[in-house]
Order: sequence, then structure tokens, then C-alpha cells
Amino acid sequence: MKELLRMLKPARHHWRWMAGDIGLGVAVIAANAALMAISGWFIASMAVAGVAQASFNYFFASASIRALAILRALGRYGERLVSHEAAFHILAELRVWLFRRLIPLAPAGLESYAGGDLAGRLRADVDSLENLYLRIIAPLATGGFTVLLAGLFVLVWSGSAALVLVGLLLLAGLLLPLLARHLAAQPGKRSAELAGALRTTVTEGLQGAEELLLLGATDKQAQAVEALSSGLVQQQVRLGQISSLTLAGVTTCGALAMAGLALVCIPLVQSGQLAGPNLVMLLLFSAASFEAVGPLAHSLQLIPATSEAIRRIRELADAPIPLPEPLQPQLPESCRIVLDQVSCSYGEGQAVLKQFSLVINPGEQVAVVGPSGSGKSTLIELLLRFRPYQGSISIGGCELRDISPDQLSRLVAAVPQQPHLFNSTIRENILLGREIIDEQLSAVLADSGLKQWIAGLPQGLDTPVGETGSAVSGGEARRIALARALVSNAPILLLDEPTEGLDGAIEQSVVQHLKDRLQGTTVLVVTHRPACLQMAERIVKIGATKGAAT
Ligand SMILES: Nc1ncnc2c1ncn2[C@@H]1O[C@H](COP(=O)(O)OP(=O)(O)OP(=O)(O)O)[C@@H](O)[C@H]1O
Repeated sequence: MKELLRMLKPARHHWRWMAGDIGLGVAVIAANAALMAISGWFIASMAVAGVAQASFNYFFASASIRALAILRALGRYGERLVSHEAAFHILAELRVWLFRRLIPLAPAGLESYAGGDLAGRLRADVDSLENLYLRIIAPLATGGFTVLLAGLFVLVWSGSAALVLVGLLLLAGLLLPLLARHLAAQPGKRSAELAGALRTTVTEGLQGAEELLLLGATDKQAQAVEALSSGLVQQQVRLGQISSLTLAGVTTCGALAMAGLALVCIPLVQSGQLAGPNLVMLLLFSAASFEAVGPLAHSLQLIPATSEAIRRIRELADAPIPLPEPLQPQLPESCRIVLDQVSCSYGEGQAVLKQFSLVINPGEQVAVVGPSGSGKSTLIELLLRFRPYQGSISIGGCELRDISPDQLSRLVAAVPQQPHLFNSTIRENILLGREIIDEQLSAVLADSGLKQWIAGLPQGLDTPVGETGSAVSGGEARRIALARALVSNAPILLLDEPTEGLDGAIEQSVVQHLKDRLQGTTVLVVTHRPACLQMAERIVKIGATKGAAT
């Protein structure tokens, strides 16, 4: 329970919505129980008055019944409105909170999670937290308050009747749900695990659909989905059975409460300590008060699956940040890049870079060449502060660890080997929300070799690029990413194979344009391609004598 409440912490400033909802929930159940109680009392009193041929003032009772009926209907509507408002506020808050926690983890801290698993944690697991407040915490709080109030109300008439009612309410609202929770623990956990695995398998199957088709592996993938899906259905059927049995148990407790109260109170009526109509009132009141504990079985049953979702979210949210933001960020004074004895490895694996040293002076263009796998892209990732490293990397005299990611993004722009394109237009992918004048954009398009291609597109810059750039070629995607980097006007540019996938003429033209445009910009370009080397003033080899810059 502590873990469940801790999960609500990021949304704690929405406490007014939550308190309002719980208050309304208690008021609605109280109105319903009072309605039943007064109705029972009213009918019994009328009957008694009729038998005794006595006069009876029914105005108060009938007005109360009408008022309570209206209050119950309006209250229920208001409660649904407020509870969903509270749940959606909480969900929105938790989604943003988790997203903020994830950003500093990327990319190094997220590599061990499959794409589908990550998406599942962000979407389905967070969505399942809707249960946390709406179906767990709110019903538990409402139920708790209502049991207390019901016990106090019956206590006014009879202590032993109150004891019977509270005892059965606790049996129905606590013991039965706890038993149900115990029985549902295993299927609940298994169901959350299977749902997570199913999401990952379906997402991966869709992402790799082309490969699966080509390799004739679609049947196998479909079988995996089928197995997970039928396993999930099995667990959910078990959960459904447990839930129905518990509900039947709660209804039986309600009936037992009426019988128990009748047994305790009839002698009181006979001895004249309790009026007959009041007995009817107490019986109907006790039956109605079970409305408060009805949902508790379901609430407790949801706890294992919700706890599993919380565990998965917490695992991500509490993961150590590979390179945490500096407490006292420093401002680089120039674009001088110094790598001194830098080493880096992936996980427990062998070092990719080993005591690598390099100095790039402000405004200098340096190319890094070397065999495949020698660590060229890793070098760029290190300079982007994406990975932890040993040794020292400084920009403008400040250690990279002490430069804030925000500051670094103003200083450094990069074109990665596999740039990410958002499912939007070419224009939006280049600008990423920046505003520049048309002449500047036109110059950027020319320098990144996009002008001619875009001129030939019917929708020009407003052509959609498709999901992850599926509607453009690899070379076009790289040039869009290059244009994006040029638009940023950052004084340091890191380029990873910027001309890969371009044919000779376009490559030559792009290299020439970049060479002219990037005069005065500090550039580190990683490339295998001789044409691209022309834009560098100095070439550094990495690889054969791994880590030694030459
Ligand atoms: N995320 C990762 N997790 C584990 N190992 C990785 C990861 N990224 C790269 N590596 C490994 O690190 C080594 C260096 O990779 P890197 O991409 O830096 O090489 P590269 O010189 O850029 O290669 P290429 O010229 O083929 O692009 C390779 O052996 C690669 O398998």
C-alpha cells in the first residue's frame, strides 16, 4: 500500500480533486442508505399508525425521501465526474513525470529495454495506473469512512446491532477481498507479465514485419502472439471467477447482516426498547450500507496487477542516470575540444575507446577515419554527453560532465549515422520548432543538397516523411538531418557519415557547400568516404592502434 501511495506523490497537488471525490462518494452512499432507512421507517410507521388508527405526519418523511433521491442521483453524477477528473489529472501528471525521468536516461540508460517494452511501460503501464486511484484508493477510502459512519449510526440504537453490522461489513469489505487478493495474486501478476510480453511481441512483430515476411517467419511470430494471448485470457478468466465468487460472498454478507440485526433487535422491540418502525429502518439501512464495501473486493484484486505495473514503471524511473545533470553547471568559454586519455566500454564488455586523446581547435575541421567498429560513432556519442566515460573530455575548458545538456545542445549540433525522423513533414523535421527566415532556410536546403529533390516534390517542404522516415530514402533522411543541424547554427558540428548513401555528384556538391559554409565552425566528421575528407583540414586515424590519434 505504501508503494501505491508513493506512486501518487508526483500528482499530490491534485489532492483537492481526490478529497472532493472521496467526500462525494461517502455522501452518495450515505444518501442511499438514509433513503432506504427512511423509506423503511416511513412504510412501517404508516402501517403501525393505520393499525392503531392514529394520525401520522408524513410530510417530513416524504419530503426527506424526495430530497435524498435527488441528492443520490445528482451526487452519483457529480462523483463520477469528479473521480474521472481526478484520475485523468493524476494520469496526465504521471505520464509527464515518467517522460521527464526517461529523457536523461536516453540513449545509454534505455538500451537494455526493447522498444515495445519501453512503449508499453510508458503507455499501458501508466494507463493501468488509472486503476490506482479510481478503483483502488478512492473505493478503499470511501469504504473505510462509510463503515465507520454506518457503525456509529447503528450504535445510536443498539451496541450489539452495530457490532454485528460492522463485523459483517469488515468480513465483506476486508476479509473476503483479502482472501480474493490472495487467490488473485498469482494470476494477477502473471496477467500483467503476459500483457507486457504480448505488447512487446506485437510491437516487434509489426516493426519487423518486412523481415518476418521475407524470412517466412510470420507463422512462428503469429504462434508466439497466440500463445501469449491465450495465456492472458486464461489468467483473466481465473481473475473473473475469483471476482464473481467474492461478489457473491459480499451479497451473502449483506443478507446475513439483515438476519443478524433482526435476531439482535427483535428482542429489543419485544421489550419496548426499540420501536418497530426503527427495526425496519435499521434492517434496510444495514442492507444499503453494503454498497460501500461491494467494490472493495475488486479493488484489492487489482492491487497485484497494479503493483506489477508500478514496479515496471519504478524500475525505469529509478534507474541510475548514466551522466547526471551537473549540480553547478559550467559555461564553456570557447569551442576548443580536448579529449585526454578517454576510455569507454559498453556494459561489462571490452573497451571500445582506450585512452584516446585528441585536440580540436576552435574553427578547425577534423575528420576521424578508421575501420568499422573502431569506435568512431562512439566518439561522437561521448561528445554529445550520451555515455559515461573515463578520462577527460572538455569543451572550452569545461569538463563535459559539468556542462548542462541544455547548454550543450546550444553549443553542439550533430548528424548521427541513423538519424531519427519524426512522423511529420520535411519542414517540421528540419526546423524542429525553430523559426528562421525563408532565405536562411533556402540556403540550408542548398547546402545540404536537398533543394533540387524538394523542388521536384508535389508538396515540397510539406511532404510527409512517414513513420521513422519510412517514406524517404536513407540518403534523403541523412540530408534532412544535416539541414536540421545546419539550421541550429551551433558553433560545433559533429557529423557521422554525412554523405553516406549519396551518389557521386550530389556528394561532391554537398561537400563543397559544407566546406564553404562551415568556415569558422568547429567540425568533427566521421567518414569512410574519400570525397568527404575534402572538407577536413586534418585527418585523425583511429583503430589499428586503437585509441591512438595520429
Ligand atoms: N549500444 C551498443 N551496445 C553495445 N555495443 C555497442 C553499442 N554500440 C556500438 N557497440 C560496439 O562498439 C564498437 C564500436 O562501435 P561504433 O559504432 O562506435 O564503431 P564505428 O567505428 O562507428 O563503426 P562503423 O564504421 O561501422 O560505423 C563496435 O564493436 C560495436 O559493436
